[in-house]
Amino acid sequence: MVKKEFKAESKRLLDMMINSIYTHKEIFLRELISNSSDAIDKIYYKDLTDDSLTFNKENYYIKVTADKENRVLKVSDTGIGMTKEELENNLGTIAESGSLAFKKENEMKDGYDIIGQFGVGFYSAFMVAEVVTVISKALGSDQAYKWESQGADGYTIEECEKDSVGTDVILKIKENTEDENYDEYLEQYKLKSIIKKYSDFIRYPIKMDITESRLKEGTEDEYEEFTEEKVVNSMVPIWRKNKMELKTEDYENFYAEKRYGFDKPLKHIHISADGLVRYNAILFIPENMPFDYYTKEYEKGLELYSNGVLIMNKCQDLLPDYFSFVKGMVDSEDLSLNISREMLQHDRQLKLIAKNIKNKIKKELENMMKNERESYEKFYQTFGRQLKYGVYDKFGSNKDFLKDLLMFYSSKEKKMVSLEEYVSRMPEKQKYIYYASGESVEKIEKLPQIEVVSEKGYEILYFTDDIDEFAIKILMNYKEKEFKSVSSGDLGIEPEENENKADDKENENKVLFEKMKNILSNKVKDVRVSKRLKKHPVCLANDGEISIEMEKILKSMPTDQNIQADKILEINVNHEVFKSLKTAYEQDEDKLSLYTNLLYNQALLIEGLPVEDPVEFSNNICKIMK
Ligand SMILES: Nc1ncnc2c1ncn2[C@@H]1O[C@H](COP(=O)(O)OP(=O)(O)OP(=O)(O)O)[C@@H](O)[C@H]1O
Repeated sequence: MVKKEFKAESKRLLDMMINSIYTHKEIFLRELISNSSDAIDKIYYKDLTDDSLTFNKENYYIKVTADKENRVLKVSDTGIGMTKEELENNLGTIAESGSLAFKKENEMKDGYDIIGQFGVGFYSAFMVAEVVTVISKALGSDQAYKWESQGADGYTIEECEKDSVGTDVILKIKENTEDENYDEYLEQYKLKSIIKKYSDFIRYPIKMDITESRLKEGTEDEYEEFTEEKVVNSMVPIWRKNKMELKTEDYENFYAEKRYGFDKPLKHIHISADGLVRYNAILFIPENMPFDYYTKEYEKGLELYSNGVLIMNKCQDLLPDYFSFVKGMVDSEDLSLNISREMLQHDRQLKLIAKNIKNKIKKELENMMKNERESYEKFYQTFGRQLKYGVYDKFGSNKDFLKDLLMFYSSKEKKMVSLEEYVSRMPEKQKYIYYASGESVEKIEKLPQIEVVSEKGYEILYFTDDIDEFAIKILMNYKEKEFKSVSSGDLGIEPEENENKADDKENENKVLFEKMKNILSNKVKDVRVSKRLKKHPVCLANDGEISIEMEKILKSMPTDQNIQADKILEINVNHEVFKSLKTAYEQDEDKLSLYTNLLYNQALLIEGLPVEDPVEFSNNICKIMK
């Protein structure tokens, strides 16, 4: 028998293939099974155009058999088979795809299911096998042929016996090495799991002889092993099924089977797009936060299938960061794959799919907010932070897309409300969307700063998340209404007639306030008469972009750049304490200094800021108690 050599360039290619194209050796099985599925598809296609054939689905399958003892793994199919010429052309020349040629010859429309296109997948078998033997009998031929190769060396072809039409690909599995455990490619559980992972949705049954143990009949504790031929793939992917026939339970089972999470999904989204881009997708919004969600380890992404074959476990490009909690899969026939099918070429289609998916998720969330409020609130409690982060991230470039999904706790409704809801019930006189920041709803409710806005009857949004105020600063306004902190210097509230005396009081006490400002040196930008305080003697307000709450957050970060809010000490001139302050100013400078410091530290404490010198503060309290 004459040994034929692979063509020169093929030799190099084969070497490259075996050593570098694929990152996971286990994909050889995906490639062989895909070839078998293509071979059956070809018969199916011929049957559509040739009346002499009848395609009976029962007769078409793929079988994977492992013989541990002899280290042989066999992938057999009842597909179209190969003639001697085809064996030579398709397996003797790397990068020659019989499947691509078949598609062209038969003018098969784009989108038909055949998987192969590059003419390289078959050679991935050499990653795990020392010898690859292919026994094939082509449809309409009486003679079978055996092709055999040990890799870069070349291959032989000879006549052989085979009863039925189809192909057996027989791999002599390599011996284990220090780095690689090849034995596992002969283990039932491993083979089954590789098939499930990559080829679960191949349309034809993939059979295996499965050995299990069972209780021996007539005994209570004796077990026996038995072997049964079983179909190990699911075949029809749920995403190709008609939505009308599927129940919530089916989606929940799929979610659990795919191990997207251990919880139940809060919501599923089933997309069958058939427009500019063709794809099917099943997406899930999990009920619970994945345990590693806010860690570096968490990887966003969707599973990506091409024609039912898994290409990528986590395709990150399909999800924006602000929807990184979404789980699920996408299957499309229109992707440009690279040769290893592990990566995509820079793909316009993929970008279109990603855009489409992003819009669908948003729409679903909006619907949920409107029609299933309880579910949305649950979702928002878990993942709302991510949406707010999305508003803030990338210099606010996604803020308009996300703003309608935001919710905050309302002082009036005592529950979460959307910005749309807030604005729609704003009284005509109200100019701003008011908010108050603090650690918790309870703490905010006690803030003296909220008094005047509340008394005016205006609703206040409570910001209890670190990110809230940062996000809102980027958003700037909603429906042309600006956001305003209840701590900001100018609240934009018209004073009542009898309150119009603040300016007079300011002038009256100008020298006192100037003195207090000097006592506090650089700690405050100004001391003023408060227009907002009712019951409390003092509070801090701020001027400028950085609020006191933001200062606190920035201070707690490792990259603290000592960014400070411009603080203003506001004094309630109608409070009893103010009288004492005035008397001290007139009679005793030391006392004025003592009172000023005490009031300033009180204001800090109310804001949740630490007093600057606790020892001095407690000494000062002792002084007034004496
Ligand atoms: N089981 C099989 N039955 C019939 N023909 C086969 C079988 N396996 C491989 N072939 C033929 O060999 C060719 C080369 O296979 P190979 O897996 O290398 O490439 P491909 O499937 O065409 O493309 P890709 O690299 O994208 O998988 C196929 O196009 C097909 O014509």
